[in-house]
Amino acid sequence: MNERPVPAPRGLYLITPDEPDTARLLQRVRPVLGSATWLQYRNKTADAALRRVQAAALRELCADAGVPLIVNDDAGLAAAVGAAGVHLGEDDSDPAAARALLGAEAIVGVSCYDDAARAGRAAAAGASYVAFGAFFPTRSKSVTRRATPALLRDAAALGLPRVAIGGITPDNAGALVAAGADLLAVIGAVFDASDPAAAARALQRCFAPR
Ligand SMILES: Cc1ncc(COP(=O)(O)OP(=O)(O)O)c(N)n1
Ligand SMILES: Cc1nc(C(=O)O)sc1CCOP(=O)(O)O
Ligand SMILES: [Mg+2]
Repeated sequence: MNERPVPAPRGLYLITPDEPDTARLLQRVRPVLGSATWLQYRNKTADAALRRVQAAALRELCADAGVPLIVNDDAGLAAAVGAAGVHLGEDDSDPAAARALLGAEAIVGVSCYDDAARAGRAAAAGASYVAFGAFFPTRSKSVTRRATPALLRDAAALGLPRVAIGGITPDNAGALVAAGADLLAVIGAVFDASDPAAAARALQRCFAPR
């Protein structure tokens, strides 16, 4: 037998900005994809038809780059475009139902906000990773809950990858990685940067090889 353990994902988990123009979306993602461990397609302003077109286009881009694509909110859309997985929050569908739809190998991520008990329930329901946030003020979403590095430390006991999100920049990311974040989920610090590729590289560099 020649079985090696699959390495836990680690690095930059890029999330797309709300971009109505699909060509422009691809133009913005292409130069930063090489620094991403995972890409999440998130568009809170597009209708279902546009989301279908954009998710399919990103699926192709990600396949060429060898980067898993995760669809926000919508397990059906993830299945329709052959994405690697889905990310679900408190207003989205049940992780166990998404797992049943997408299969045992799919990535099913769950938002846990500032709530360690919710992370425990997500793990029991078959989540592939747990996400905590918001760690810092963010302009990308209206948030009411503030996560702390202690949540990341304590969630190590779940044995799942831990994702940190919310206002993360190359300057504040170090404390989160030190507290055990496996993935840094980021929108603005990359896509609103004057040099998005340099910002993405700087975030990926926060993960020194272990
Ligand atoms: C990696 C990651 N973490 C958290 C979220 C937020 O999910 P949710 O609370 O469902 O909010 P919306 O993103 O749907 O506005 C996320 N998308 N990704
Ligand atoms: C989509 C999202 N979810 C959050 C949470 O706390 O659950 S914070 C957030 C926005 C992340 O964008 P940025 O990197 O620009 O701050
Ligand atoms: Mg959601």
